[in-house]
Amino acid sequence: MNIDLWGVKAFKLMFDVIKHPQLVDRYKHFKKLSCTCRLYCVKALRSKKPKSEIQRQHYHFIDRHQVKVIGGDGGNGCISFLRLFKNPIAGPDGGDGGNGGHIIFEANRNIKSLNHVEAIVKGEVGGNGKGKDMHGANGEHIIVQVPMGTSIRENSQVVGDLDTEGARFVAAKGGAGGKGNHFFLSNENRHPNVAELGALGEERVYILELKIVAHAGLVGFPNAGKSSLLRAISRARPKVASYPFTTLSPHVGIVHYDDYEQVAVADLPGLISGAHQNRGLGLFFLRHIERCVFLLYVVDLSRPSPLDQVFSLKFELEQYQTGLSNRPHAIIANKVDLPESASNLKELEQGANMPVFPISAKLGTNIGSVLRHIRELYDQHNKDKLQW
Ligand SMILES: Nc1nc2c(ncn2[C@@H]2O[C@H](COP(=O)(O)OP(=O)(O)OP(=O)(O)O)[C@@H](O)[C@H]2O)c(=O)[nH]1
Ligand SMILES: [Mg+2]
Repeated sequence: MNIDLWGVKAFKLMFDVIKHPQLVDRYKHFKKLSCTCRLYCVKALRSKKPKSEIQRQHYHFIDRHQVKVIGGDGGNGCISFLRLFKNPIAGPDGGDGGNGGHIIFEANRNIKSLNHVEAIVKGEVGGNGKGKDMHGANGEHIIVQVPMGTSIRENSQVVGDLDTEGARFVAAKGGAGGKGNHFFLSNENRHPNVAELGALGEERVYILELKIVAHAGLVGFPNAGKSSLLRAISRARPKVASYPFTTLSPHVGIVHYDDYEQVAVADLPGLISGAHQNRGLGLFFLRHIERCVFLLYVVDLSRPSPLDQVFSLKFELEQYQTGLSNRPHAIIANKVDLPESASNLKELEQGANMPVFPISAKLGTNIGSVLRHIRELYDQHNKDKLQW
């Protein structure tokens, strides 16, 4: 056999082996495979790197949602008369209809968004009554799981606030089942030829608004390093990138302390001057701050006049809700590792009338002091709660 033929055979063999790795054993006696072929085979047979098993959820974060809820209709009552052997008029025996199911919203801390809530939720109808006094089955209640911190508005009035785990709100009641003709049996009327129709279920329209429940809120301009800070102090992994508006939805991270105390910190999308006039992402996400007990203003020290950044942030918060900026707060002066930060830090410390913590979220510099301060604010909040 000449060299060319060997070459052709060797390549054929190589493709066979790549396609069917189990054939390797069969061909292992085949000594004349060229070196390159053998190498190639070895490479192809190497097991692939296993894919990451992290289940990444890709969904749109929805924190405001209009939902129409319709309770289940009640079942109809039945008109029926019992006929027995030697007793053909044994009396009325029409059963009652079953009740329609309610629609209930329930707070669940494992749910983070309202994206799964349908626009129209209909309750289960009750079963109709039947002869022989058989009552219809009640419709099952439908429980819609919503994130903890969902507030429920109807005609711009807040009618419910699900801010604790497992809290429930009956959004629409199911209709009552109609009575069967047995119910109407009386001494005056021994032959009631009447039964009720089931009542219709309630129909309502609500607006669900999610307001994140966290102790601390990170407020700052885009790119200030809010997400980097949350990554540094907790196990939350919000996306960090060098372009503005990386974070488009709030993330909550939990800071664990040695005494098993846990403090929730929320990373919010970047705010810009004029947000109250709907610039940037507007003010819609600031509703998530409403429930934060204390605020941490994250400023970028590498940018000029960091004090102005703080004033602008406070101004925007005030525009959203008067008094919001008066909550306990501190300034986190980030990016202290950059050379231009030194002079800006001095200016900030001289001008600010609140605690300033110079840190580098990227390198982890001085993160301990921030954690201690968060804990102080948290303990103070608990003390105030007890006094109430
Ligand atoms: N040198 C330096 N860079 C930092 C530091 N903290 C964050 N950065 C960088 O700044 C950029 C923005 O960081 P992010 O954490 O995404 O900022 P953000 O405030 O969450 O930004 P938005 O989500 O857009 O509001 C990234 O390129 C980070 O690597 C720091 O302490 N030092
Ligand atoms: Mg971010």
